[in-house]
Amino acid sequence: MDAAASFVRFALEHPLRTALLALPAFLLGLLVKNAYKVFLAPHFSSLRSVPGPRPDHPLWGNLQSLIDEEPGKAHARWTEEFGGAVRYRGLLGGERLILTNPAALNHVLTSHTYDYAKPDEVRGDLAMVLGKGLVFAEGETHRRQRRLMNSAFAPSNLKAMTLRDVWKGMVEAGKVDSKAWKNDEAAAAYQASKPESEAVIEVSDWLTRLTLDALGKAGFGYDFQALSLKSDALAQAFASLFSPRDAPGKPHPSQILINNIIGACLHALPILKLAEYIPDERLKSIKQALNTLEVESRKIVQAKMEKADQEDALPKKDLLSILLSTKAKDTMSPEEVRGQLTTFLFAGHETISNSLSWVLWEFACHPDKQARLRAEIRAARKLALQNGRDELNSDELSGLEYLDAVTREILRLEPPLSSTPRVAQKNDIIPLSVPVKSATDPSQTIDHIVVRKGQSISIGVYAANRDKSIFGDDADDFRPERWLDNKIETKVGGWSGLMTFLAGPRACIGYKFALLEFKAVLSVLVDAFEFDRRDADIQIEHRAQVITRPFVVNEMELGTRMPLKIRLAKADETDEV
Ligand code: HEM
Repeated sequence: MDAAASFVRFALEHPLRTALLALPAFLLGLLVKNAYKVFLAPHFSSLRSVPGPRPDHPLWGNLQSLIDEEPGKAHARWTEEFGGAVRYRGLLGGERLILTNPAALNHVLTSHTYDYAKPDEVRGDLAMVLGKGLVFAEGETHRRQRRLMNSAFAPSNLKAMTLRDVWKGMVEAGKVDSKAWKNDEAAAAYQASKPESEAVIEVSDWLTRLTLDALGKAGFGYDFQALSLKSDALAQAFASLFSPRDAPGKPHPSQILINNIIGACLHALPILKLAEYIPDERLKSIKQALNTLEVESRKIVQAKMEKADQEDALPKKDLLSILLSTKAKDTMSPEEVRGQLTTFLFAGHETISNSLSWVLWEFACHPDKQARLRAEIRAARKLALQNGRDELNSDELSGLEYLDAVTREILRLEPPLSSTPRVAQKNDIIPLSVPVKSATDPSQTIDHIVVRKGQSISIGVYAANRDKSIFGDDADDFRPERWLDNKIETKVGGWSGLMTFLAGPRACIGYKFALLEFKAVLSVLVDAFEFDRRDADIQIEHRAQVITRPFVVNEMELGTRMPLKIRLAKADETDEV
């Protein structure tokens, strides 16, 4: 007892020396623990009968495939080979379970939602960036916040029309969008020989501005002025946090391992506050952006609170006003409301803008499908015009069959989140509706999986959306027509039987807004413009940077981009198609 008390006294008096003395013991412990995880644990794992790829390396398992292939592809490949439940290895023997089987997904996402939480590191990092918002809440807090926030925003295509006018101006003026080109010479060469009424525009940047403005207006009654290029401080902080210009690299697994070990040391020895002394420019700019995010979002909430007090009797139009009204104020603190603001912006604007970038890319590759959608939109607009309206309203947009098929197809093919992680909060049994072959006895099949508390799980969004047994051999192709014959039966509970918005109590709360916003913007743009590839041989690669984003092959250093040729669509095309 005396020895313990002396040790504590010594540690308090000499924290630095204690930490340095403890370091070797800590590293040895880490070594023993990981040696057990790599060499022994797999033999006792409750997942040992779940089939999956052989680890490529004793220390980093199957990580190399996950790094080398585009987001979601390795999951899809393994799912095709082994079925709806796959076990693979990560760093130092860590096991992960990929689920795409409908019964398993319904169990984890819908009937046992709160038994499968987001991993602490994801929740911790998100909470640090976003504040106390819905994405990082679990259990009762999540249930309560979600109840308060189940109000729909109304999308408006006003912002889409602003973008249309901006692009029209660029096309008519033959303006050079320098972001669309690798360098000035490439831009000049195109400019010298380009036809009239055509421009090459880097569309993803504009679409991100558009969706930020649209969400700000519909969700928070706030104008970010991103389309008018006046971008306020909050918009800039978001852009630098979530879409930095550098392309995400493909590190060697050993690099990830070293980073993890350093991270573990920094976490385990917070007393040293080592992170503070790391001279890293990127870290510095992240800190600055985080600070701006906090200060600016607090200002918006504060301004709204003052307004809400004055206007409490008036009907509430946007989400922020609703959350700050007297009724909700009782149950949500201003700090929680601030968290919801940043959370919705984070979850909402780049997801939609990326989906729009991908659909324009597919249209550039499939002019026939583009023309078909244009014809449908123009026919509907003619009817609306007869009723005295120039633009389509939400009901009309929802009623357009081909637009709906295009929306489903692009969200199936290009889900912004290719997978999402969960961790079992207790021991459990996950059912499988289609059994998989046992890895320990290939003559047997298994129809359930025993998972232990702490087990990491990946919800295979991309893999489930491209399941060939459901969508056919052309599951990797963009073919909106597959949705028109109504024969798709996925048995998964999410929107359209897809995993794109997930399913159950944690499914995307903004999906209705997302669908309508997507349709509103696409209908305005496809009506006004024809989209084509910048060069006949341009290749676009998918890389994950929070969400899956497009990058131009051989121009990765320029960051996420989708440069497209844009022409004004002929006015009489409806009669031609
Ligand atoms: C194409 C557009 C979108 C897609 C594909 C999408 C997808 C998703 C997915 C997969 C999740 C679940 C993540 C997880 O739990 O691991 C999610 C959650 C969420 N999304 Fe979306 N989203 C989109 C647009 C939006 C929009 C427009 C908003 C806001 C208006 C929004 C707000 C949220 C929020 C707040 C959550 C957290 C919900 C919760 O945990 O209860 N999303 N979204």
